[in-house]
Amino acid sequence: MGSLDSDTTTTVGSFLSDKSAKMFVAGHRGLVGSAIHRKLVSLGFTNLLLRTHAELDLTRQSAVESFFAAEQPRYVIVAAAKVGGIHANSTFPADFIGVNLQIQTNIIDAALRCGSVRKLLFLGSSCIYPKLAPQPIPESALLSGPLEPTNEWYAVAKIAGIKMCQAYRLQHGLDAISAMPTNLYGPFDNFHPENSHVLPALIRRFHEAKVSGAKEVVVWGTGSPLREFLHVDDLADGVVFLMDRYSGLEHVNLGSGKEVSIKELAEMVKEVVGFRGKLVWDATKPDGTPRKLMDSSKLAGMGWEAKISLKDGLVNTYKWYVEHVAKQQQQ
Ligand SMILES: NC(=O)C1=CN([C@@H]2O[C@H](COP(=O)(O)OP(=O)(O)OC[C@H]3O[C@@H](n4cnc5c(N)ncnc54)[C@H](OP(=O)(O)O)[C@@H]3O)[C@@H](O)[C@H]2O)C=CC1
Ligand SMILES: C[C@H]1O[C@H](OP(=O)(O)OP(=O)(O)OC[C@H]2O[C@@H](n3cnc4c(=O)[nH]c(N)nc43)[C@H](O)[C@@H]2O)[C@@H](O)[C@@H](O)C1=O
Repeated sequence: MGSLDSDTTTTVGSFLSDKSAKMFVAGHRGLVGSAIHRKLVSLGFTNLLLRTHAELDLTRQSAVESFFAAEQPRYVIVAAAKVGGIHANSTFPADFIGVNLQIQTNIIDAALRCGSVRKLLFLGSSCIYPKLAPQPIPESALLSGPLEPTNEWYAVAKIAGIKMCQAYRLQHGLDAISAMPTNLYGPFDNFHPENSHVLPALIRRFHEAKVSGAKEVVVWGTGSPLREFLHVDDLADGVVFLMDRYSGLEHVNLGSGKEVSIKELAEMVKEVVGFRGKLVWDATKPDGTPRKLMDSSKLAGMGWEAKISLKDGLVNTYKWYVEHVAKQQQQ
């Protein structure tokens, strides 16, 4: 039986020199998967294995098994999942637990069975930690207290993913690692008015209010919760870093180390978008967990840190939204 400290180092340092190896990036059209795809292409990886949801439904076990058996990938990054903000998590609990358990279980198990996978990275989320975890939240806070009720279904699925990677490493020697990103944002985010996360939701709401000349914008909750945001290009950089540098049983936090209140975030988005009206708080909407700052010192100790400031990331994401989402909606 291994311990959480018993890191193996068999594959460390070989990923970045293996650029022609076949690599499956599951969910490559999403926020995270598309950023990882861009990063891998920019680094010169030449043999990326990509399937849209329509081409391969990852909830279908036999389809996933056949795909892995036929394609024999050497590396796997699991960025496909059912994802959404606080409202979507509370409204669709069955999807958030069921779809996520199916996708991750099918992929991790097929990765073992096909026999070709040298390394797999599973993406969890900071919501795996207890609602009232110590701040900043260390990796060791996992399973130390009750979860935040608005996303417990999703969190339980993600915790199962971490445990499955650990179990497959311990029993079968599969080099499966887990990264726990903080709240992410950037190009190719989901800008749905209700089901998205706060940052893309506010970009859209402020932009539409600016264009329509509205006097006010409604923001959910009290504005007091604190959140840590990481630009998805930083996340992709961190994922590649872990694929190359880390091989261990314990999951690794991946954050920016900087937090803002939702009120501060709303003021920043308002300024970046150029909306001149006022903010109105809808306190009937849930705040969710009060604070969620991760302790990313384990990753920092390996030599990685985030580079993109929230201000720069917001400017970049708003520009992308205007060019790719708002313009399409006008046509
Ligand atoms: N966004 C965030 O703030 C955070 C995200 N994460 C994690 O990062 C990972 C990626 O999230 P993110 O990029 O934001 O999510 P997105 O919703 O942007 O992307 C998810 C991708 O998975 C695909 N997918 C979903 N279901 C299936 C399926 N059954 N078969 C095949 N493909 C499927 C989606 O395709 P389609 O749209 O066609 O269904 C989409 O391309 C997740 O594990 C998430 O938990 C962690 C922390 C924060
Ligand atoms: C990444 C993470 O994301 C989720 O957890 P969350 O951090 O609570 O995410 P959120 O972005 O939806 O909200 C953050 C805060 O912002 C407030 N808020 C204001 N106005 C809007 C608004 O318009 N939309 C949304 N969504 N939130 C708003 C909202 O009330 C809350 O206080 C989970 O899916 C979880 O599973 C997970 O992994």
